[in-house]
Amino acid sequence: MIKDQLGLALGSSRTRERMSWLKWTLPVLVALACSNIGVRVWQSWKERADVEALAANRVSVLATLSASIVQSHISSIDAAFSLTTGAIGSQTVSDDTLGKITQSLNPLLRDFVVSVYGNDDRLMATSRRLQHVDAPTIASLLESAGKQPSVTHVIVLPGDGEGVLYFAKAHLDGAGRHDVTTIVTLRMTQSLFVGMNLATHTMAILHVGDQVIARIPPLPGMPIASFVPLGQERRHASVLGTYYSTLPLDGQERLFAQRDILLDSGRQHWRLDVGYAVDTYRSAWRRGFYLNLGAMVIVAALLLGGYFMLRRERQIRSERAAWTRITNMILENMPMPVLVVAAGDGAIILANDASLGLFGAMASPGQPFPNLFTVVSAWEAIHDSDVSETTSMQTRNGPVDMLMRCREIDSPGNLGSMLLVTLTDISEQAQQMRQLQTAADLDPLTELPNRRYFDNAAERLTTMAREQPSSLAVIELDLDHFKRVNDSYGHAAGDRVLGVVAKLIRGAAREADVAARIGGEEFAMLLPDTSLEQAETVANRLRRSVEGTPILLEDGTTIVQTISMGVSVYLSREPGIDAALARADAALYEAKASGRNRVVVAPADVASAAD
Ligand SMILES: Nc1nc2c(ncn2[C@@H]2O[C@H](COP(=O)(O)OP(=O)(O)OP(=O)(O)O)[C@@H](O)[C@H]2O)c(=O)[nH]1
Repeated sequence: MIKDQLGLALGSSRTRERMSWLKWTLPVLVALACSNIGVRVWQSWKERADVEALAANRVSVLATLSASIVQSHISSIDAAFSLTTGAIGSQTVSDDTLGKITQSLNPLLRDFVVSVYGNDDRLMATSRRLQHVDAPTIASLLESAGKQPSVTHVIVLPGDGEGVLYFAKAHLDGAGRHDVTTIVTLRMTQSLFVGMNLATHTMAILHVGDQVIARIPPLPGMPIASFVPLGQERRHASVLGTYYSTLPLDGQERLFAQRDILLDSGRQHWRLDVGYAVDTYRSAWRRGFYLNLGAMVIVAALLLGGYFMLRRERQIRSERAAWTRITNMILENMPMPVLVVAAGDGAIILANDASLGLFGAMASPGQPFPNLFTVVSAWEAIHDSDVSETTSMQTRNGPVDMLMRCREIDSPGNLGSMLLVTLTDISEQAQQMRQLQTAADLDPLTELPNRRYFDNAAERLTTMAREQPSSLAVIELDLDHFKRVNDSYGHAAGDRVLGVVAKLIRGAAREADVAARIGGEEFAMLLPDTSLEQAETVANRLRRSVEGTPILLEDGTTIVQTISMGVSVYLSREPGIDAALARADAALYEAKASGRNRVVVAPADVASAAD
């Protein structure tokens, strides 16, 4: 029951709804995000393969184009040999003829010289007379050509930044004997690349065997005629004839495509490797991949965070639910009524079983708590602070004295200030207290209030007279010659006389008046809102009443008792009743002295009595 009330008050069902919504949607979100991540990783990987394949295709095409350019230059050299062979056959070899041959061939191949040497190694004709001729190389070539006349002999030598290429081919006369040798000199091997258009970061290496003939860019670390630095550790790329290799020269990985260049009518071949740095085409893909990866990591982190937060919240909720169950059980089993009340409008927020048992439906949530008080306004005095008050409350069995403890508590959400109210039924104790109070304040012989009660009442009435302001009269009464009654008829008879006179005094007092026995045979009266004259009248009426009431004793004797009285009035400037009592006492003394059975009014400044 308490649980339901709490749910109503705190809106926990709404929280539950939200939680169950999250419980189902979060796994769906996780599944969606995971599949998204998977697809994106797969896409990225596939993209990488596509990028590699595209690059391999491009380098392959570039290599083919480049090879065809180099091949066309080599064809010019082949053509130079065959034209020169023709001139030799027709015996028209001269400097002029050879000059024309070189001019007619490839103007792109700069410093292209054709020379013809005789059997005695003597220069017979040349397309251009050179100042410096590398005689040892020429000698070596002529020797090789003489030994193997059927092939073209090639020597590549380093130059000043550029290499020099020598081609030599022997010519056989009609009888098949070696008569002359043609030597073609290409003084700038780099000119074999003329016409190629390579992009930045692209490299081309032309080589024969493991010897560099020409290269782009013209790297100083890779001199002509040196060892080809292409690493042996090659990794095949996706397109046939392409491979990855890292040059030890710069440590950069490149994607190469290799093509064969044919010379000597296809009897020999050179190799052309064209490649470009993988970083140039991979960086864009890598950037995209890392961006994707970063986004995926963030999404995964968010989802993980959400998952752990949800798990933590679930844990907290179950712990809270366990505590709520325990608290509810304690509250429900508490024998004393406990309620939670809104401090603002006093509406009951929740009430335990003991409260409902005691007050019924009046204590149901939503009902006004002040209605449970016997005097509704009592709530006003206590609702806004932590208090512990005794008050009367209207239960199903009528008014009951309760000890009410109020304590302000933290309210969950925006429910405003709340009070925890615990009630203890103290009707029994209150009854006992009242009885004790009555016994302590009452004179057992006359059943009039005693001196203690008189003093308390005097304090209350003087305060009231001072604050309102109003007139408060005082009468002091004393039985005349009472000692004689005791002496003549005994103490019991004296007691009886005291009882009868007390009854007459009580009869003379109004409801608001206080009449008390303040000594042995002394009485006093306090008369609120009473002037001195009115009090004198009351006193005289009482005096006559006592005098006119014969008292029958146990032995059948009848006696007449008289009383003397002193009358005064309380002055508002006085702190208490003592001065007024002293004046009444003095007046009483005067009444006794002047013959008894009379009323004497104290000579007080009556006009100032109520000031
Ligand atoms: N029977 C009885 N006598 C009491 C009680 N209290 C006081 N007395 C008596 O009251 C008498 C008071 O006597 P006094 O003070 O001499 O006064 P009085 O005889 O009344 O004389 P005046 O007051 O001068 O008229 C004493 O004899 C007390 O014993 C009481 O409770 N019962």
